[in-house]
Amino acid sequence: MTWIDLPDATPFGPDNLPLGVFRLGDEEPRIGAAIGDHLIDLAPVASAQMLDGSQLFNQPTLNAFLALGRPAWKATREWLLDLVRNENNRDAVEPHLVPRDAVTMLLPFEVADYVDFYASEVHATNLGRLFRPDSEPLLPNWKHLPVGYHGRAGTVVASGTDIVRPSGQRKAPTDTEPSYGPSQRLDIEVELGFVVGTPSALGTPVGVDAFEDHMYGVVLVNDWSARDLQAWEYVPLGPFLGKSFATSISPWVVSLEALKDAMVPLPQQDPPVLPYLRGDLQNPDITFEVRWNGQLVSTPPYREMYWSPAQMLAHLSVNGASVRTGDLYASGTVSGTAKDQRGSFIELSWGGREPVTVNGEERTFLQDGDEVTITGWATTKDGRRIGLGEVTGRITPARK
Ligand SMILES: O=C(O)/C=C/C(=O)CC(=O)CC(=O)O
Ligand SMILES: [Ca+2]
Ligand SMILES: [Mg+2]
Repeated sequence: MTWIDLPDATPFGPDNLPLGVFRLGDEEPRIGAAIGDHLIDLAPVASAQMLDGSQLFNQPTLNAFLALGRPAWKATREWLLDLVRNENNRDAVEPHLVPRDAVTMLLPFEVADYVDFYASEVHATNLGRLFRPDSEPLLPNWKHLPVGYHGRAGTVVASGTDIVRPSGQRKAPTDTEPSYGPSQRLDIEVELGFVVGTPSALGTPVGVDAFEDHMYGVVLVNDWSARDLQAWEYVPLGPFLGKSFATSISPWVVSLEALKDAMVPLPQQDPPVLPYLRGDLQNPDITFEVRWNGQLVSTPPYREMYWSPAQMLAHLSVNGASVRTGDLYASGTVSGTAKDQRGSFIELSWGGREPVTVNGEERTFLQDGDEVTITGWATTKDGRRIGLGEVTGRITPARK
């Protein structure tokens, strides 16, 4: 339902309208809304219509917009929907439709804090088996709270940024001493990232029911992970340098509003969770596709995730920790039960013991020059697709 020509099967139909930050030539970066193969350059369209806050779109990040809160997000979405649906807006909008292949997409928001959860039961069980083969795969806390750790906000990078192979300390169980050098077990993690808009006050938890007041929307995340560094360093405080060197996110932030017809009930939680984690719990019904050097290797399903995004936010603030505009928290690796639904290569290759065939070559972990692209889309109850676009990155050799 739009006067704009759309290619078949575009991720960015007229009811999606995700926001991102683009650079056109040597012009200042500013905010656009994706539609089909184009984006709408929002600042000039808003100025011409004398919308309050048109300066908001003349910004190198979405942060000021994210800080406005849900009533303003909703009003902006109504305005955008009208721009693309109502033919009367053609003259105002058409001159500001920019082909997406003519722009560079930048990091969409300045990342405040970054948290990485661990919300897939299948992934947590698989990693437990691989990292701790002699113990129960799920630790005793796992079904009582969404396990997470604080990551490194400053190394969240835009899709398309090259990933330099990290170096660090490794010590395989068979080694007698640790050594320093380039990671030999460089991996991906397919995740969904949640972008906080409205901040909360220090000392005041954000309850499960207040999720929609704070949460703006989602991005695709690839949480690059050096498994050899991680396995040696993580005890007892958790991942550190094995994951802090880079985390890639997709350029288009899809609003919660656009996903509302794609929410499904959370799978049953057993044992029952503590009262502060209870509520009307839902997951977006998102499917990812993972391409390794162009070849499809996995299709992780989000709907089976054990912990809901509202529970993650409630848990991370239950001690009174405040959230800020631009906070990003990732779901944790999304893995389904089928082998071709695993969201990391350590799982797909079962610790490197069962290589995956990629374009006819046997592969376990990432080699220099490899490129990984994750795409994703939500499916609505009436079968429409709301695309999340893609996040991509290529491995370059370790620094000498
Ligand atoms: O179980 C472990 O020790 C390690 C788990 C992970 O590496 C996963 C992680 O970082 C969180 C996630 O993405 O699910
Ligand atoms: Ca992760
Ligand atoms: Mg990372």
